[in-house]
Amino acid sequence: MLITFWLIFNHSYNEKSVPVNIIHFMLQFSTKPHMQASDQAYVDKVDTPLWYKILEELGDGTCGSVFKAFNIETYETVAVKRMKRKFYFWEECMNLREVKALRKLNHPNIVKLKEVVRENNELFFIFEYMEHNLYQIMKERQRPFSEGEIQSFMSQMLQGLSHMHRNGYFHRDLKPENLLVTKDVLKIADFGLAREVSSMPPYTEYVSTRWYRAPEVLLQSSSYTPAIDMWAVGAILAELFTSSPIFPGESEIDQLYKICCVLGAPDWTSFPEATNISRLINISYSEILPTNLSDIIPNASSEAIDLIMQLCSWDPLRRPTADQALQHPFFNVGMWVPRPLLHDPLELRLNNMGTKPNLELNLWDFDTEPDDCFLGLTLAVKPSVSNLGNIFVSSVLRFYQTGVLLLLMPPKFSPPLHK
Ligand SMILES: Nc1ncnc2c1ncn2[C@@H]1O[C@H](COP(=O)(O)OP(=O)(O)OP(=O)(O)O)[C@@H](O)[C@H]1O
Repeated sequence: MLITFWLIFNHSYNEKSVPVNIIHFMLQFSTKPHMQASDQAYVDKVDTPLWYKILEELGDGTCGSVFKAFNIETYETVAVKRMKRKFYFWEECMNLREVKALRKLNHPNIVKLKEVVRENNELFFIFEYMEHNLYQIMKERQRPFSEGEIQSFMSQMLQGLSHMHRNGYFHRDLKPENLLVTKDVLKIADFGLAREVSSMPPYTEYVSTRWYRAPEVLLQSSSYTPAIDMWAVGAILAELFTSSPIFPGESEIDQLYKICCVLGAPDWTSFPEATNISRLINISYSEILPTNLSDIIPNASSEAIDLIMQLCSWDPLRRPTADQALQHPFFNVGMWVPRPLLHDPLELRLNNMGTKPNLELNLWDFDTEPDDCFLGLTLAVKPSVSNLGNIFVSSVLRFYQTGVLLLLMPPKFSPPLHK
């Protein structure tokens, strides 16, 4: 069942690379719903050695580095994700959330995992290659997306998400970098934090990149739902119009504050658990009034504004599901002549360059499950405070300047380690 597989892994991208002998398994997505490492029936033998040539680094994330590569036999271009932690047993690999989720999820708007390879205790995922991610596209564009382009991206994202939720998974880390695009086709990627809906709470606090993190996660609710993905969809929809994040919090508490500045003070009865959270005790949101979203996003139709408002509801139960969102009148808007943006999008982009939040891992964020991709990481990944000072020039963010938030933070609460 094992085959010999060659990966030319050239760290410096020169021509003197030495082939590395790799053991690999071909995943069979369509035939059986559940593949077990011990179940040999799900593992295919391939007699011809395969060769991959690594071309360039595409991204360096928390869990792994991603490289563009091509199969020198078939000339197929692929993306190879090399995981940062070591994997000493094949069973560990098969239990990874990313593998478990992607094996089940076969959909045109979800990136395809082609193979999983383990060699010298290193783990490689071979994905179909996608040319861009949405963050790069927004950063490089000279003008905002048209409403038609945004409808297309949104519709594809929601179809992928609907498939995922129907199959019992939620993503938990939706953000523009995890939405990959080739020739107007959008696919959802990075299932490292994906979670089975049926899995039992309590879930860990650490979920998703801060700017796209739902309030119930920020408020440390112990049982959240696929609605956290719908919040992220709302934040991404707003960002597609402005090319600038709508809730660019500098810390968790600032994240809540920025959400309050747009949505107004929350109805705390939606989050009874929040009243018990020590770090909210000294914060008064009562004077924060909601902002008219059309003022922040003048180039969006009223239907788009309505959909953003619904998706970014404080109360998770009020957010539409992916299927419901697909039925929203936003997708029937024809030619929409937008009001001009208050600021030049190029200016917004320049002011936001390099301000993407790092993934924020705290010691107490580590899950109890051994398959968490970040188990092997240490405190070294704790991010520095991002340079968000400049961001306030944008039309989105000027609303945050009138702070009524009392940042009388108690000393940081340090819960015990899970492990
Ligand atoms: N299939 C692919 N094709 C092209 N580029 C990809 C592909 N998969 C990932 N990338 C690029 O690599 C980057 C990092 O990938 P990924 O998000 O899977 O890694 P990660 O370690 O889980 O990252 P994160 O820290 O965001 O969780 C992506 O933002 C994307 O730009």
